[in-house]
Amino acid sequence: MILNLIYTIGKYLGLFGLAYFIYVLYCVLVVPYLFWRKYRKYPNVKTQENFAPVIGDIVNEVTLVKQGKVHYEYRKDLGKELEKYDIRAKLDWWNPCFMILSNRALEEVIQLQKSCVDKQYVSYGLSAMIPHGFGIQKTNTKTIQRRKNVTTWLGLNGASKFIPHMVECCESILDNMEEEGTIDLMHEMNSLTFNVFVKIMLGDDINKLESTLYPYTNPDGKVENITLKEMLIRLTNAYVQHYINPLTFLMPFLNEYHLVNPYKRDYKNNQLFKKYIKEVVESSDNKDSIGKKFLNNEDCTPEQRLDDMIAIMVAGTETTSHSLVSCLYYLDKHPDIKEKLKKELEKEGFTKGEGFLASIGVDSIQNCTYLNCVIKETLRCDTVIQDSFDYECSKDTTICGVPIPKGSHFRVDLVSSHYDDKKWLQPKEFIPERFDFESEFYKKSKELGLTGGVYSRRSFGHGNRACPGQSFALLEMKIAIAYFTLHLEYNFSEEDLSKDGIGFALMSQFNPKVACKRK
Ligand code: HEM
Repeated sequence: MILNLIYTIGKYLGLFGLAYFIYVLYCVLVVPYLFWRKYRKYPNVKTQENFAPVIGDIVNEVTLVKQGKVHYEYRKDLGKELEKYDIRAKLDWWNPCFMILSNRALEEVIQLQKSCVDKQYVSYGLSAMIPHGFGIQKTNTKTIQRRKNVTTWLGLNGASKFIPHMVECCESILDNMEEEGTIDLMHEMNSLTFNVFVKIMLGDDINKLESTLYPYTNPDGKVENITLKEMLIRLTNAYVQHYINPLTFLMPFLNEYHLVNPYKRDYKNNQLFKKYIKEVVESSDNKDSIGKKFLNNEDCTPEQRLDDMIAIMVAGTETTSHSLVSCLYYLDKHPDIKEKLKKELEKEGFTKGEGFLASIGVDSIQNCTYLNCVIKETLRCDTVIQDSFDYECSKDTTICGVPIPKGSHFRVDLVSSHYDDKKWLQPKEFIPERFDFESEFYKKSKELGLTGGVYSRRSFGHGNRACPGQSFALLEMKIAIAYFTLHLEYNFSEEDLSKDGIGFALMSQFNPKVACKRK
């Protein structure tokens, strides 16, 4: 009797295992193969030359991430082929995904946003950190309202009132540094952008955050007491790593229900981080703080309120800090550009030391054409977010004549168009003058019809879900770069400067140690 029962259970378990195995094979081999075979016939669709079962493009990408080449050289090379290709049909591991390449295809997607293209909810990567945030939900009156609230409360389109905060945070980075020494620049810039945000959200309560430590479980299982700032940095990095973990795609439920590490651990850390942030905002004496506005927002549920606030911290801090490191890197790699920038700042009346804040205003910042060009060129060459969020179509459609079935998953490639040599002159070179209408380089580019165009610059995305923090981020970058150019002597190592293809986008694991001396 018992033996019979064991046999029956074993039989069903075996059958279930076999069915699951066949299902997995179907998902990882048959679906991707049919996808590849179907789309390779379209002349305007770029596919891999040979079908690479299972591994898709990921192995190549992971290898390049490890080398610090987060823009994957093949994306830059794709820039040469954009006249030919509108779309790339690729595999995220084994999941079919369309990448929107050409400007023509992007324009069509933006049109389709009115009828059938919207965000796709995905439960991995940074989205898993903020599952209720408006940024990953479909566009409707509620999400639009929540997006508007964020823009209004943070004054994202008129962020000049935060200039004093921004300057103060730059000063404190320098004050906490030794007169001369080696620093982890990525870490310092992360601190800077985090502090700017917290200062804006919580006012002077920022000081409490600096001194209080909270428990965080590291990948080795050891619990360490760290600041909330440090926690956000580690959590963002941990969630970015989910993109390149095969389990994320092979067994999504492990991630969705946080069943095994790293998902289990990251989920626990994330929940605690949110709890601590909520406690800090709630206990704040500042009744009018922007953080309180988020937490008292009547337009959404308690989870949504908290996630919207955390989402802004995630979206607005590491993006800007990585771009700052990039910019400082390019300036150090090109001393002539650094010098030209310094001269412009001095000419526009920016002074060192205590007078810096007094010398800086919206007008003086706007007058710094070259500073603006340097930042635009940084964002073109080293695009901090390489792909847009995930989108999907709710009905069968076509993009540039290519059939896109209902439910298809796609993203906009934000890098390749920056290297399109039919739109930019010498796209692989860092040349800020390409954005300066008065420069010889711009004039030459114009003669050749190579001055880019609105869709050839994609760092902040396009369409109705483009980045709402663009003006804020650009202002913050201008102030920080102006400040550090005048106040800090810094040098990346010769080895780092001579490496080709290095980038500091969000996936980057490259944390250069930089020799610094206060001026
Ligand atoms: C250099 C800095 C930044 C870059 C390069 C950047 C880039 C981007 C990109 C590419 C997207 C996705 C667009 C798409 O899917 O089509 C995005 C979305 C978003 N960004 Fe930024 N961003 C930056 C800074 C900021 C800042 C400072 C904030 C907030 C203050 C912010 C808030 C957001 C939000 C809320 C979204 C989601 C928008 C929505 O879903 O409607 N970003 N950003």
